[in-house]
Amino acid sequence: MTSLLRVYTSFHTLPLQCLSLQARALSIPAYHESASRSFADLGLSEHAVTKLQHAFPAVLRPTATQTTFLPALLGGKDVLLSDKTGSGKTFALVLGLWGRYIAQQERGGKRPTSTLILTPHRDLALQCAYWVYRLQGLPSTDAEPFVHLLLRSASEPLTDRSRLTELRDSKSPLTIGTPQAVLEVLHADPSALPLGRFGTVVVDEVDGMVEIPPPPGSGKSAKIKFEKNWKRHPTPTRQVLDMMYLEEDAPARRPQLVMMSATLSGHHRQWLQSHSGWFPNRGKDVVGVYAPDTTVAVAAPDTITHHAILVSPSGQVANIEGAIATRSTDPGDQVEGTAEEIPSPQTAQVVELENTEEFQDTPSSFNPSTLETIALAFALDVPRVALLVLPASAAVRRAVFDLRSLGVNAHGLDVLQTERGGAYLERNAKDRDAAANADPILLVSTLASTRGLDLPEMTHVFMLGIPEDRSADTYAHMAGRVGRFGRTGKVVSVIETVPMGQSPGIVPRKAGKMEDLPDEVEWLRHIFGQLGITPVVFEHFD
Ligand SMILES: Nc1ncnc2c1ncn2[C@@H]1O[C@H](COP(=O)(O)OP(=O)(O)OP(=O)(O)O)[C@@H](O)[C@H]1O
Repeated sequence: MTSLLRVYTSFHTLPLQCLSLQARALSIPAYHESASRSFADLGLSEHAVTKLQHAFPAVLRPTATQTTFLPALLGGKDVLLSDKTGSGKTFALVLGLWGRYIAQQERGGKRPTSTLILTPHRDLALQCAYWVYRLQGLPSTDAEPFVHLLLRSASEPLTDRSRLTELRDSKSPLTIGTPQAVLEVLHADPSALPLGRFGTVVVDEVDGMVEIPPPPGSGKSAKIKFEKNWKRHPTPTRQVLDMMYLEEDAPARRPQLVMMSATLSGHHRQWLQSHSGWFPNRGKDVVGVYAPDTTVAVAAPDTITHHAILVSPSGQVANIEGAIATRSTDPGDQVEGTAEEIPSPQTAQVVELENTEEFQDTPSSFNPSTLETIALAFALDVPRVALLVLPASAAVRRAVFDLRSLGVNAHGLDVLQTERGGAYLERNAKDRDAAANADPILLVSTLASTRGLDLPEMTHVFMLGIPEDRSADTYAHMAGRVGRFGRTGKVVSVIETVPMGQSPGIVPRKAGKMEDLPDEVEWLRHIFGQLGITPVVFEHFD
């Protein structure tokens, strides 16, 4: 199955399209079945493979993506990587960079290549760091020399002299941070983060990080709007990449560039590769590792069941019409094997409980029936950990407060803090019994801070409403927080319906004109249709 994912240059797109058709016709889960090569075959040293097996006993063979991505990464090639959620892209990145470091150390002499990873949010940066800690088999504090985290924090601004000095003196081969944090440092003191230090730059979840022009055939107004925004509001990632690759004082030695995402459209890839200017030679030498059909396969592994619960204005709760009554597997059943001796991550900050007292006397913007429905579904169905994804504009802390008032052990997601998700980055055999007896936890977040996140203990994703951009890709990405690598999971959309005949809302269209929003239930059906999903009855509300 390796052939379904192709290493190719921009000249070889045709065979890939054929292969993509072939994959769909056969309904083959392309990402799981490469598996004839070992990690050692892909360039990891014997020592690195031994450490990998100790830290991640369940990671036995590379996925198809990893089979093509790892040699390209280790060979210093520029890479554009797009494969479905949970195909092991980010893990391969961390493994490859760490493996390269080990190999360079084993060879001795030369200073190891430094890498800068830009992640969309700090929780993903912490997840990458945590994987390194496990690979190294050391507590996080001892591993500090390998990873330098560049994250903003209210208590200790990045621009504090001590933090800038620490960064300037850092010998860590891996710097992971958000583009905002990197930019803040570069503006405050460019000497603290000399860009020439880096031999590799990685942008994870790149389609959410770099704005691109509208596709050919888009209307004139879309183009004008884009151009205005492009000039006025360059995204932090674009600014960093321009400094790194395009500006006059960009480093003389061009760093390897790796960009990856689960949801990279053809147009996005084309623009990044050939028009962004960040790749030399109009991207002709870029190694493209693309899955045959990202969207359709992403959300539909048969280990996940999809549910939609409708909450009426009068507070009545029902399953979406047409949901089938298949009995789903118990999400608590599957346990991924991991090493017994891996130490827990040590969090860098003192755990603070969210202070939500201030909401005591203020009315909530959340519909109480909806939150009660989520609280009930959570109480009845979640064994340990669930995620609630709210619309971007929703107040996470308020939702936490309201859910706690309903008796839910809710916390705003923040994996820097043990009690707010940090403990769930790992699945430590030693802690498993304790976790099984602990009060189940509901981590509350928005889409922006859950992209790419992988919490192995998590079995349920609750989504309040449909994705704001109404896209199947976004739904698939959120759903992909569970059901990874054969684990089971449930995705439960909770939709507030509107009274018959009433529009669910209006949005401004052109000057003075308003446009009815289509019904959210209809949209969800549409998304299910696009992804090939048949919703299943959420049995507690049958
Ligand atoms: N070869 C492998 N075998 C078994 N498990 C693996 C393998 N590679 C990665 N994993 C596990 O799969 C999970 C998902 O990996 P990862 O987050 O890298 O996927 P991803 O493709 O980056 O997903 P997303 O697009 O959602 O960010 C992780 O828990 C990781 O430990």
